[in-house]
Amino acid sequence: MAASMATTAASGVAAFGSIAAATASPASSSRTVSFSSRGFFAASGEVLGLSFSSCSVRAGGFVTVQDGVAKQGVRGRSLQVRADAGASGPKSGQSTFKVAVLGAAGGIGQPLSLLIKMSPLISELRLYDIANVKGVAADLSHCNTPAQVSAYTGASELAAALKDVDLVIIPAGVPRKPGMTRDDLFNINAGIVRTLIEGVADHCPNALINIISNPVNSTVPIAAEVLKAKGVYDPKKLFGVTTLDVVRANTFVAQKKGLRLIDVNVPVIGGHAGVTILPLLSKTKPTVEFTPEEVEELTVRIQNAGTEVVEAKAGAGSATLSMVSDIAFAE
Ligand SMILES: NC(=O)C1=CN([C@@H]2O[C@H](COP(=O)(O)OP(=O)(O)OC[C@H]3O[C@@H](n4cnc5c(N)ncnc54)[C@H](O)[C@@H]3O)[C@@H](O)[C@H]2O)C=CC1
Ligand SMILES: O=C([O-])CC(=O)C(=O)O
Repeated sequence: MAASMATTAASGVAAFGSIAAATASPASSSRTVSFSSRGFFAASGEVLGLSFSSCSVRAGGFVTVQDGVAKQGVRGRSLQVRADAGASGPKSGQSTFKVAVLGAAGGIGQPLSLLIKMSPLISELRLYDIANVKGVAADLSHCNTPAQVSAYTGASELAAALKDVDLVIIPAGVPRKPGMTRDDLFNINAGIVRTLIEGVADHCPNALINIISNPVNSTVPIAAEVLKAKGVYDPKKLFGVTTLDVVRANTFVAQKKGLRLIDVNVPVIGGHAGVTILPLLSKTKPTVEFTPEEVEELTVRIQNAGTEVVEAKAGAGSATLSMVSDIAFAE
C-alpha cells in the first residue's frame, strides 16, 4: 500500500503511513497493516483514533475532573462518576463500563489490572487466565475503588468473562527469552489470540479490543481475520498496543538532549518489532537538531529497547512495568 496520511474523525490522531507488515511470520507476510503515530495500529489499512489512557479508554474524548467528578468521553457517550466513590460498587449515575483482561495473572496482566481497578470510571473488572487468577482478583477487590472484580479461570469460563464487556485487553501468551525475536512467539501466541478473539466475537462483539500479545504485528491481523470470519469486524475497535515505543523514544531523546521529559514528543510509526519500529526523530516536538550519529544511535536504541529489557531480565520475561506505565500515561 502506498504511504498515506490521514486523520481520524474520532480523535485527530494522525497516521503518518501505511506499510506492509514486515515481520516474517506467516500470517502477516502478505497482509497490509496501517499504523498510527501514537502507538496503536489497526489491520486492513484503517486509521485509528483511540488511545488507552489511565486505565480507561478514550475515543477522541476527554478526561476531566471537576468538583470531584471525573468525566470521560467514550465511543461518543460520556461516562461520569464520582471520583471519591467507595468500594461498594457503582451507584446511580456512575459508570457502567466493563473491562476484561485476558492473561490477567501475568507480568503485564497484574499491574495492568491494578491500574484499571484504580480508575473510578470502571464498574466491572473481569480477570481471565488459564492460570489461577482468583488470588489476584481477591487482592484487587480490597482496593477502595468502585470496580467490581471477578475471576475466571480456564477455557470453560471464558464466555462468562467476556459476556457484554465494553473493552477487552489481551496480554495473554508467552513473553520472549534472550536470543528470541518476537516472531519466535508466533507459533504459541497466534493460537492463543485466535481462540480468545473467537470468544470476543461470540460474547462481546461490540467491544473495543486492545492486543498486547506479541508479535503484535501479526496478532492484530490474526484477530482481524477471526472477527471478519465471524462477521463482526470493526476496524475502529481493534488495536495493537505499541505505545511503549513512543514512551521509550521520548525518554531516550529527553535524556540525550537534556530536555524535560514532559515536553518531549517523538512520533513513532510502523509496527512493534525491530526495523518496523520507525521513530520520526525529525518530527520531535519541541524541534530538536540531531547529528546523523545521534539519529543512528537513538533509532537503534529505540528499536532494540525491548531486547534490552529481555536480556537484562535474563530469562525472566520481557518488559512489564514500562509496558503498563505507557498505558497509564498514554495520551
Ligand atoms: N505490545 C507490547 O508493547 C508488549 C507486549 N508484550 C507481550 O505481552 C505478552 C505477555 O507478557 P507477560 O505478561 O510479561 O507474560 P507472562 O508470562 O508474565 O503472562 C502471560 C499470562 O498469559 C496467560 N496465558 C497464557 N495462555 C493463555 C490463554 N490461552 N488464555 C489466557 N491466558 C493465558 C499466562 O497464564 C500468564 O498469566 C507477551 O507475548 C509479550 O511478548 C510484552 C511487553 C510489551
Ligand atoms: O520485547 C519484547 O519481547 C516485549 C516487547 O514487545 C517490548 O518490550 O517492546
